[in-house]
Amino acid sequence: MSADISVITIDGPSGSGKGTVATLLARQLGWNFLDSGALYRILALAAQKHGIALDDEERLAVLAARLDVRFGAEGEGKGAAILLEGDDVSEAIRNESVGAGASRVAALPAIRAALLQRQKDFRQAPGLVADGRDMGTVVFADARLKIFLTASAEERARRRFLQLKAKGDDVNLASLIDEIRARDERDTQRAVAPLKPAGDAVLLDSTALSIEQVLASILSEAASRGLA
Ligand SMILES: Nc1ncnc2c1ncn2[C@@H]1O[C@H](COP(=O)(O)OP(=O)(O)O)[C@@H](O)[C@H]1O
Ligand SMILES: Nc1ccn([C@H]2C[C@H](O)[C@@H](COP(=O)(O)OP(=O)(O)O)O2)c(=O)n1
Repeated sequence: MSADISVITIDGPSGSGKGTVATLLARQLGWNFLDSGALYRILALAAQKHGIALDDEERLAVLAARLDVRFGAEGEGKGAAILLEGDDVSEAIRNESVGAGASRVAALPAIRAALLQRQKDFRQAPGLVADGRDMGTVVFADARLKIFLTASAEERARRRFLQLKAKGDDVNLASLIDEIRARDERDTQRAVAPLKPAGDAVLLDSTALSIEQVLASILSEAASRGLA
């Protein structure tokens, strides 16, 4: 039964390092990985492609239910390729405007409902590491270990700035801070599955920690629960 398969959830705001540490943790444990934010990002991109407005809940829900998305195998030193209707959108979904669109569609209850089972299906042996906003509160509320990863808004924007600049994007630190704050506000204030720590989550502030320190701290929590 899938409920017997252990899950570790990592929730938190944009730029706190969830995706990076969840990928490393899954690799280290040999477990599966769910990047739930990618699903909302892909939906925002698909809506753009099909000319659907980001507040048209009815049409977006149909699109979400039929979304043709596949996660390929991890490449050498790269994350898994993400295919939307057969096209590789791994890079295209990572810009800030798609992130903002994802945050808008994610606020719509019908969209969250349409994507729920797709996320639960990632729970496969030997285990799952899932990152997002509501992994520990809603989707995998029975997870064995729940981490809520934060960092100051300035540090998160600085990390995003460096990440996007390295990719060759034309970015501005001041506007990234504004965008991160706007996304925090929308993600924490929405009515359905808002970003918040689960009651039994371990809170981890990564502002002054390296990726290695964050990973070590999560591995030690996992070990104390017999998961690593
Ligand atoms: N503890 C950390 N210290 C410094 N940079 C970090 C840390 N954690 C993540 N990063 C970097 O910050 C950027 C955003 O991390 P990411 O994992 O995409 O965050 P999230 O998934 O929470 O939005 C990446 O370039 C990543 O390498
Ligand atoms: N489980 C999730 C994951 C993401 N979302 C929404 C809210 C987020 O602002 C967007 C994009 O999420 P994503 O994790 O890809 O964004 P960051 O990498 O943290 O910037 O999707 C969500 O509502 N629930």
